[in-house]
Amino acid sequence: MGHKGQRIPMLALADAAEIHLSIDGADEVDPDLNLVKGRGGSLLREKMIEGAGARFVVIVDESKLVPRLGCTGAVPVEVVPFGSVYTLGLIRKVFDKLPGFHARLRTVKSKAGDHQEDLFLTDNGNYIVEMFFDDGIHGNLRDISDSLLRITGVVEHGMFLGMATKVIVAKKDGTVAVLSRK
Ligand SMILES: O=C(CO)[C@H](O)[C@H](O)COP(=O)(O)O
Repeated sequence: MGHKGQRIPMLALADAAEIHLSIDGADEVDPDLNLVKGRGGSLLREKMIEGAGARFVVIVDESKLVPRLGCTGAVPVEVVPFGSVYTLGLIRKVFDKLPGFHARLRTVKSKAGDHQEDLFLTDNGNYIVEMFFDDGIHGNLRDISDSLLRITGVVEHGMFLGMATKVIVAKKDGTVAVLSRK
């Protein structure tokens, strides 16, 4: 099977003997090329595929470059629906001394209308907790990642740490910069 006639084979992850290169966008890129991804809700599958590849190249415009992750919007965390409000409480505890932090379950406008909201469902049938930081995430990202992943109801989070090999940045002046991980 091809992709829109471009002769790009579509394979299941298990059928790809090797993934040489993954290419994707990102919501935020910090100076160490750590990323926030998943504001579209697909962070788990993206992290599985991009983590399986030998090289991961990110293409963004310069509005995505940030001094710290979490500066421009939500940092998503995928959680299982069972006990999700309890899991939300445990996620809040990870940041409970951080002023300006808040977290909530992502909702979308209900198809039923009447200004109702439904919980957003990921492509794996899970929910998304959105974490917001007044001034981005200060502190050790690896430690924060470990604390989140130790919570049993958490499936994965949208911080992609040390995964991007290169970031290609399209600038407003029409030039392109290529950033490499140090
Ligand atoms: O991480 C992502 C989805 O999980 C996207 O790559 C990210 O949202 C970038 O989207 P856009 O290029 O449309 O701003």
